[in-house]
Amino acid sequence: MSDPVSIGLVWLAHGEGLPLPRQQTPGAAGLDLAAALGPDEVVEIAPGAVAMIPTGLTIALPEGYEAQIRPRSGLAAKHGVTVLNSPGTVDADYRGEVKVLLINHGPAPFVVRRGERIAQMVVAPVSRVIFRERETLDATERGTGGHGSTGR
Ligand SMILES: O=c1ccn([C@H]2C[C@H](O)[C@@H](COP(=O)(O)OP(=O)(O)OP(=O)(O)O)O2)c(=O)[nH]1
Ligand SMILES: [Mg+2]
Repeated sequence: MSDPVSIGLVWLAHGEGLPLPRQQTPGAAGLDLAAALGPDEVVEIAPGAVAMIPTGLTIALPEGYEAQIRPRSGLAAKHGVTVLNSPGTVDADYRGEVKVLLINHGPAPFVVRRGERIAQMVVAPVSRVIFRERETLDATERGTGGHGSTGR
């Protein structure tokens, strides 16, 4: 297995005491993120509503990496709760708090309390990109076909 990507992390005060995010099994891609709400704080997300949930985490990704904030399938399957902007993008130069934007597509209010694992983070390499304008593009078999052009 390749060497782990080492990421600096500083807890904000309201995150202290929460478990360090980690890949729970040797093959896991995601690191679960827990809600850094106050000990007695309850966030109720009504059906159709959105809530920005703090994680108490600030991180410094190495240059050339991003972190994606993705839904947990269990929350989606059981409660219809997912990440609105999935996959959220945490830039390598971002030093603010990592936050999770949840939306409740389910029929019942969804309650979040401190420590609940609400999403997962996947760290991935990023390509540096420069667009070069030109007169024409090289020809391909597909050409301009898309949006279902290979069906039927
Ligand atoms: O789910 C998310 C998505 C983003 N961010 C943070 C990290 C990211 O680096 C920053 C900006 O995110 P993004 O580029 O998606 O938002 P924007 O609306 O384009 O804001 P900005 O103009 O600050 O880039 O917000 C989160 O904490 N959680
Ligand atoms: Mg942006």
